[in-house]
Amino acid sequence: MSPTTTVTASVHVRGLVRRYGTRTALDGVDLDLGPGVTGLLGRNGAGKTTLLRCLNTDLEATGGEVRVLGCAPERAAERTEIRRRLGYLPQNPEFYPHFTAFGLLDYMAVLKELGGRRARHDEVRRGLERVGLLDRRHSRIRRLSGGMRQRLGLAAAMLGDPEVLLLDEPTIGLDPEQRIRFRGLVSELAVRSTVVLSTHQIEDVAALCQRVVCLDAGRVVFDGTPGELVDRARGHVWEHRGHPGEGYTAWRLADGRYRVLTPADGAHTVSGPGLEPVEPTLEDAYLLLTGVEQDVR
Ligand SMILES: Nc1ncnc2c1ncn2[C@@H]1O[C@H](COP(=O)(O)OP(=O)(O)OP(=O)(O)O)[C@@H](O)[C@H]1O
Repeated sequence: MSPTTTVTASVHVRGLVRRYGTRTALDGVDLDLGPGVTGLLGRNGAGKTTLLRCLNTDLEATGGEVRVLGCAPERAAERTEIRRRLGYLPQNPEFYPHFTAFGLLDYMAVLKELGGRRARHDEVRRGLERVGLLDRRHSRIRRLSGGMRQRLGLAAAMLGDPEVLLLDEPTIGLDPEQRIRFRGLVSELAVRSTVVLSTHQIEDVAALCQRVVCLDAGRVVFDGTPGELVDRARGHVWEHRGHPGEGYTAWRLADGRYRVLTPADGAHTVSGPGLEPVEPTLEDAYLLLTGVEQDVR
């Protein structure tokens, strides 16, 4: 089967609109992604999951164009091709509780048509090893902890080293050791594959992503490197001995001082002794971008 559209990016999206009834979840998204890790950020309801589900062929676009690995999800044969070559970890994955860890991955490997029995079993064992679950391969899923189930979901999404890997909140429930292991696995895969990581864990984005895409109300409001996002926040982040007053995004730090964000709209000034400009973090920059203005004390 040959792809019908000539596009070089693994993920190519133009003017993507997705509505649920009268609610518009995606409102004209343009995106071109290639190998590497892209962090997808945005508040609750910004449209991140909807975007991933339009890419994984689960949801049809209401308007616009989606191409994954050059294939069009609206054409049945190409849709199947995308599904074979793409890995997806949903938010809160649900598994059949009576399956064993090995049985589940093997079942998913069958659906992905990953080779003959022996090659498939080797791949399943490799998957379990990757996420530190090889010694639990015979455990029923209902007996695994929440974090272990999440790791099993990751192993399932990464089966066969997919060319496009979509991860929706992948590090929820992982302990620090597993989170580091996860970052290593994803970076390794991203040398050749296109990975999209939707998350609220800004530290994962800072540690892993070469690129950040920020959605707000279904639109892309930032697309660049984490460094470029941080640069935007320079001169807008402070520490102050007291709370600066109503209308600022400010929160109390462990030492009793306040971290204060002043949006670039010129309407906010911070004054008084004890005020210090500080280096912005990616989290500061993200909060400034999404325009949070409520008191978060
Ligand atoms: N099945 C659905 N039916 C109706 N509206 C939906 C449905 N799924 C999502 N929405 C709406 O679409 C918008 C985008 O939701 P989406 O789940 O894509 O956001 P998100 O950025 O992934 O949020 P979160 O960070 O909370 O997971 C929201 O307004 C949501 O209420």
